[in-house]
Amino acid sequence: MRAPELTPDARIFVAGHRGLAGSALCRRLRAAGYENLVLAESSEVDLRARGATARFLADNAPAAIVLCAARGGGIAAEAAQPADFLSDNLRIQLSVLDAARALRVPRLLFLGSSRLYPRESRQPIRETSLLSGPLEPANHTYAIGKFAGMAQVRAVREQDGLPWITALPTNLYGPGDNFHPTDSHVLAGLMRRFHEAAQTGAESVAVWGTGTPRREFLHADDLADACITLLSHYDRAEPVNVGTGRDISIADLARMIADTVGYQGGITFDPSRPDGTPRRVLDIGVLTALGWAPRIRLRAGVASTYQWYLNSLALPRPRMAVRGHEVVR
Ligand SMILES: NC(=O)C1=CN([C@@H]2O[C@H](COP(=O)(O)OP(=O)(O)OC[C@H]3O[C@@H](n4cnc5c(N)ncnc54)[C@H](OP(=O)(O)O)[C@@H]3O)[C@@H](O)[C@H]2O)C=CC1
Ligand SMILES: C[C@H]1O[C@H](OP(=O)(O)OP(=O)(O)OC[C@H]2O[C@@H](n3cnc4c(=O)[nH]c(N)nc43)[C@H](O)[C@@H]2O)[C@@H](O)[C@@H](O)C1=O
Repeated sequence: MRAPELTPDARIFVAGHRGLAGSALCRRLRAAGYENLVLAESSEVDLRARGATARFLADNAPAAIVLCAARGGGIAAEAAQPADFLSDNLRIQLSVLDAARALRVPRLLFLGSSRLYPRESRQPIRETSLLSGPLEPANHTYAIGKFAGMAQVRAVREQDGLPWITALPTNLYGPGDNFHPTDSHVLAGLMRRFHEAAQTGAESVAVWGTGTPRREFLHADDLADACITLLSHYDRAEPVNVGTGRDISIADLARMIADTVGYQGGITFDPSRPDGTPRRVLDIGVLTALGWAPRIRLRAGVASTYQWYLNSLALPRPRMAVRGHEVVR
């Protein structure tokens, strides 16, 4: 099957358009000339609700869907609330994918996660490593939910012949991230903590875990470009890695963020907090063969994200754009 072409006037539903990935994708789609975006906040359409989701898709008849909507929140939140994460994400996936299937939506891109790979995968990780070993136990329920979505996309390809595809993004960061102090991913969580420590003159900042795990960090704008590349040029059943191919230790990431925000105090490590997977860096050969490559280097991306964070903090509270602050400020 050749990937069906998306015309500039195609109606593209970006599910989760206000999130880190979804907002970046909307920026990139508009920049590429796709103006006919179908958008709905969770307060307007709760995608866990089958009926409301089916009605919304029937009313809007999208030519393509990118499923960026999900409950996510980093290693601590996913380990603390496994039932909530699994239930919400299974319901979102089933509602959207079942409704899209009923309407035979011609194109769908599901965002899985690099979290699906086994804890002890050979690095860099190839797509063929999926299900080759036990998952990281710290937040494995979240991964199980993602496997269900990936399996449903593949099953629809086989049973209904629809050219639906799956991407497996690595750890993401950038404008629009969730900066909650505990329910966030590492880069945003540390950026907030180091920023606040620099503001208060704190003597030290505790980084979770040992600092030895290694992760790969992809800017959301690069992910968005990858989504457009995949929608335009990819149509196979196998999921595709989206990453940078370069990893960094959590300790070195912490030092990079501290340097960026101007924090000069001490950095300690708290081994009572989970390390999670020891190392996760993706082989991106399948995607780069399609012509995509990551363009935003980590240090530059951290600096631009911090600038966005500062600008957003300066907004008056009602228009606060920094998610995670409205809860605990
Ligand atoms: N962040 C990361 O490091 C990685 C993320 N991914 C995956 O990429 C996708 C996007 O992640 P990310 O952008 O970080 O997520 P965010 O948490 O930044 O955004 C999630 C979005 O999902 C929407 N959403 C959540 N629940 C519902 C619901 N019940 N009904 C409708 N919309 C809902 C939210 O909408 P609203 O704002 O309107 O409430 C929000 O816009 C997810 O599938 C995630 O698993 C994969 C790998 C890494
Ligand atoms: C992206 C993908 O992968 C995610 O898994 P993860 O990469 O393990 O998640 P994480 O970003 O929360 O942690 C990365 C590492 O960082 C360390 N760490 C230090 N200090 C903080 C800290 O302050 N916050 C957090 N969250 N971690 C910290 C933490 O101890 C761990 O070693 C899934 O949650 C899932 O969301 C998913 O899809």
